[in-house]
Amino acid sequence: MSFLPFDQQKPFDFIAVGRLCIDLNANEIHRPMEETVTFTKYVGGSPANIAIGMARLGMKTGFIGRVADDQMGRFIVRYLKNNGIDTSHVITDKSGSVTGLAFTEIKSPTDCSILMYRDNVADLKLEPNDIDEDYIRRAKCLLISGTALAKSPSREAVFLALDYARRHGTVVVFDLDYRPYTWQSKEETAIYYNLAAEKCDVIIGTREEFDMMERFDGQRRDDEQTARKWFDYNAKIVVIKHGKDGSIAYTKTGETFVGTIFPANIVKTFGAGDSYAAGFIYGLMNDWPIPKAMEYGAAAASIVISSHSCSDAMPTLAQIEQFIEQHRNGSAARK
Ligand SMILES: Nc1ncnc2c1ncn2[C@@H]1O[C@H](COP(=O)(O)OP(=O)(O)O)[C@@H](O)[C@H]1O
Ligand SMILES: O=C(O)C[C@@H](O)[C@H](O)C(=O)COP(=O)(O)O
Repeated sequence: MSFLPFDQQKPFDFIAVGRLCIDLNANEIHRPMEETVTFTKYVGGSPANIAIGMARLGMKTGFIGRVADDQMGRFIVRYLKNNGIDTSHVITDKSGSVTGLAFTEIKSPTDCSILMYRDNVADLKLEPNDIDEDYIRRAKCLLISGTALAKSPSREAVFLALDYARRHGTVVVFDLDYRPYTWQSKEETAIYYNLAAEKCDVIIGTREEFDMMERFDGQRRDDEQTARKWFDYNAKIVVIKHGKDGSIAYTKTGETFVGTIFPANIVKTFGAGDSYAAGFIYGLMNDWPIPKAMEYGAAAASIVISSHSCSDAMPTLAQIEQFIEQHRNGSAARK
C-alpha cells in the first residue's frame, strides 16, 4: 500500500536543503580530543550526508544550500558533483562566511562527541531568494533538517521551500537533526521545530528530539502519543529512533512497526541517523512495505557506524543487500 504520493512524473527524486559542512574525524581513535592530532576530512552536515546516501542508492539527487567562498566550499561542491549530485542550486556565499566544521572525538565505540565550529557559517546564510520554486516543483521528495531553522535568513528560506513543496505536491521529509549549540533559546527552538513539523509528510527524529519539541506542551508523551499529534497536521509517517534499541514507525492509517538493529563493529556512533534516513527514505520512495524500508535504514546505519566517516561510507544498494544477506537472522522489523 502506498503511504505517500511520490509523483513519478517529476524528474528529480530527492532534493535536500540546508547544511553543507566539513567533518574532521579523529584518526587517533579511543582518546579525547585533547590528545588527538590528526583528522581525516570528509564532507559533512546531516542533510549533505543524507543526500550523498540517496545518490549512492541511485536516486537522482540535488541540493539547495550555500557554501563558503573558500577551499572548503569548493571541496564540498566537487565531492557532491563526483557523487552525481546536482549542484546547480548550491550557491557560493560571498559575504565572508566560513564553512562549518565538525571535529569528531571518538573516545570509545560508545562515547563519541562532536565539537562544532559554527560562527558565521555559510549554510545559515541561505536566503529565500535562493529557493527556486521550479526546482522544488520538479522533485518527488524534499528533505529539510532542523538545524537550518536556527537562524534567519536560512529559517525563512526553509519555510519558503516548505510552502513551494506543499504547493507542488513534493513530499516533505523532516529530519529533526537537533543541534543545541546552533540555537539561542529552548523556546525559540521548540516553536520553530513545531511550526515546520506541521507542514511535513514524514517526520524522523530521536526520542530526545521529540521531547525537545514537546517541552512546553505540559504533558509527557510516549512514542505513540507523539506520533498521533502529528497525524492531526500533515504527517503520514512518524519515525522515532532509539539508537541501539532500534526504531519505531507509526502511520496515519494506524499501523505500528518496530525496527530492530543489525550488528555493528562500531567505530563511532555518529552517522547512524543520517544513513538510517537515506535507507528508509529510499525504501519509502520505492513504495516498499515500511518494515523493509526500516530494515534497509538499519542496515545502512550499521555499515556507516562501522566505518570512519559518515558521508564517504554511505552504502550502495548492493552493499546494503549483501550486508542484510550476511546478517539475515540478526534483524527484523515486525508488525
Ligand atoms: N549501536 C548500534 N548498533 C547498531 N545499529 C545502531 C546503533 N545505534 C544506532 N543504530 C541504528 O541507527 C538508527 C538511528 O540511530 P540513532 O542513534 O537513534 O540516530 P541519531 O544518529 O540520529 O541519533 C537506529 O534506529 C539503529 O537502526
Ligand atoms: O551534521 C553535522 O554537521 C555533522 C555530521 O556530518 C556528523 O558526522 C553527524 O553528526 C551525523 O549525525 P547523525 O547521523 O545524526 O549521527
